[in-house]
Amino acid sequence: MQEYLLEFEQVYYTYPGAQQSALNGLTLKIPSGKRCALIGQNGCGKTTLFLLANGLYKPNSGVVRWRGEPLSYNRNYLGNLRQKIGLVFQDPEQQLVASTVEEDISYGLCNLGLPEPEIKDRVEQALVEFELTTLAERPVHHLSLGQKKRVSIADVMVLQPELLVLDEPTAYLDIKHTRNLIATLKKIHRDGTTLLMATHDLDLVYRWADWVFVMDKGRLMLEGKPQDVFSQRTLLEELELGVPLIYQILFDSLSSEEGVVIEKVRQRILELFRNFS
Ligand SMILES: Nc1ncnc2c1ncn2[C@@H]1O[C@H](COP(=O)(O)OP(=O)(O)OP(=O)(O)O)[C@@H](O)[C@H]1O
Repeated sequence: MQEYLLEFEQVYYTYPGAQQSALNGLTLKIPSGKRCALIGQNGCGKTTLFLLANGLYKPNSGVVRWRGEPLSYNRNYLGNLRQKIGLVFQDPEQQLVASTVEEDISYGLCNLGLPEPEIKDRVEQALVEFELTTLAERPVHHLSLGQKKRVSIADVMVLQPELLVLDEPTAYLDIKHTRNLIATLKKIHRDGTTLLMATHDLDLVYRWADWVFVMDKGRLMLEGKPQDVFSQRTLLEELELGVPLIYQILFDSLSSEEGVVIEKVRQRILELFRNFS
């Protein structure tokens, strides 16, 4: 199996008319089969990275590779690529295209030209998975923001991409639907999909991700397992990102004067917390 699904190598991108680069020599590789989280301050380039990931934008310089091959930017290639890389936008309004929920979820499947019974099955499954069955015939513009968000995620998941990229997927969701979404993401990950999620929720990152990327000013600053990334507290404070609450509690309330024993207790609590949630 290819070690990396998607790779950015020395990628620069500046929006037309902008003074500064949004991506500034970004080198970042998404390992196949992982649940990756992308964190960084507002404006550090996360959404821009996503728009380059499925070829909506083209780098000014540098290269983006899918399964080791540089992206092409012709219509056929991009159409194909966008079936493999599913992108869920931060703002659901950008994503919804059809009049009813059911039609919206079937839209991408119809475009793929799949047989009618398969479309029906997949749509029904998605309606159940995202608790949208009772809303199936509702016009999308009559939905709440959280409901629209769930439809926009269902729209992409129904296409069964190899890499699912989610920009702030829990924004607008209440606790119940956030939990349901995380359970669904765990399930589709178990079924073989690689995930990349941008989020500002560091507690979620600690519990959910198995690989973390930290971006700042259009570049990758740090990457690794959540335990290793969040133990770099000084750097994360310098970047004004902070650390998950469990780290704050353990490191601020337990002094390390007792040395080895306290450190062992900390590590055990961190491990339990991650496995528990
Ligand atoms: N259409 C645009 N035209 C000009 N500049 C843009 C445009 N979109 C984004 N930018 C700029 O590019 C930089 C990166 O923005 P981007 O949206 O990628 O950040 P982000 O990390 O996703 O932020 P957030 O966490 O707020 O969603 C920012 O400085 C932003 O102001």
